[in-house]
Amino acid sequence: MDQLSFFENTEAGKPLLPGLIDYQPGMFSKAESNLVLQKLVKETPWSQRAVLMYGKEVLTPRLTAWYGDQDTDYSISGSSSKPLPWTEDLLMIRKRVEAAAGVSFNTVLLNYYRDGNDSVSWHDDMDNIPGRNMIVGSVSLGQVRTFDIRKKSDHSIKYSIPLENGSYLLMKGDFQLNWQHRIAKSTKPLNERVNLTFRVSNSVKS
Ligand SMILES: O=C(O)CCC(=O)C(=O)O
Ligand SMILES: [Fe+2]
Repeated sequence: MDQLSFFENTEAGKPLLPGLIDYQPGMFSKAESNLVLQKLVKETPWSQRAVLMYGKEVLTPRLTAWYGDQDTDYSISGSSSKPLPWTEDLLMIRKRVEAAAGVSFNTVLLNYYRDGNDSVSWHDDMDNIPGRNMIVGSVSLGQVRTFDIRKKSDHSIKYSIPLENGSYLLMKGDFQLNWQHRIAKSTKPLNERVNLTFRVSNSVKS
């Protein structure tokens, strides 16, 4: 396994943000990653969400799908939706992410970046449990995209991690409280990528 790539972007050999981020390339082999990527792209009921920005409705520049236990509920910008039921592939990925993270996840958000025009702008993942230490396990398949992070209190403090095909990234501790992240657009022609973020969501009693 090539751990070097994680450190190349950071100051001489120091792990980036210890206690806040773990990164592990090659959690999934190239063959496995490519196969699952193709299946997810083809079989997922992708949708393009509309969000309000400065009072105007705009489409998010990527496709998404939300899966999870049937008693969970995910709210985005005030509107909540029921997750799709787990698939065999997603359960297989979840098992490996849970073993590495040491926690159980009940939901996963899939993001499909079709090319370099697709992106997610600066945000944190505290959308459903504000103020709590959130733990988010992220798996990347396909095209390497750059995961930028910046400190909320000082935007000049920032780092970039290239998220490789088959890699695993864990965001933990106070990361969501104090840092933002994004996947920026690229002017270079890029291939497709699917990212899966496993989360612990509130259970709802219906
Ligand atoms: O695509 C990624 O690596 C990040 C996705 C993300 O930040 C999110 O879904 O909240
Ligand atoms: Fe995020």
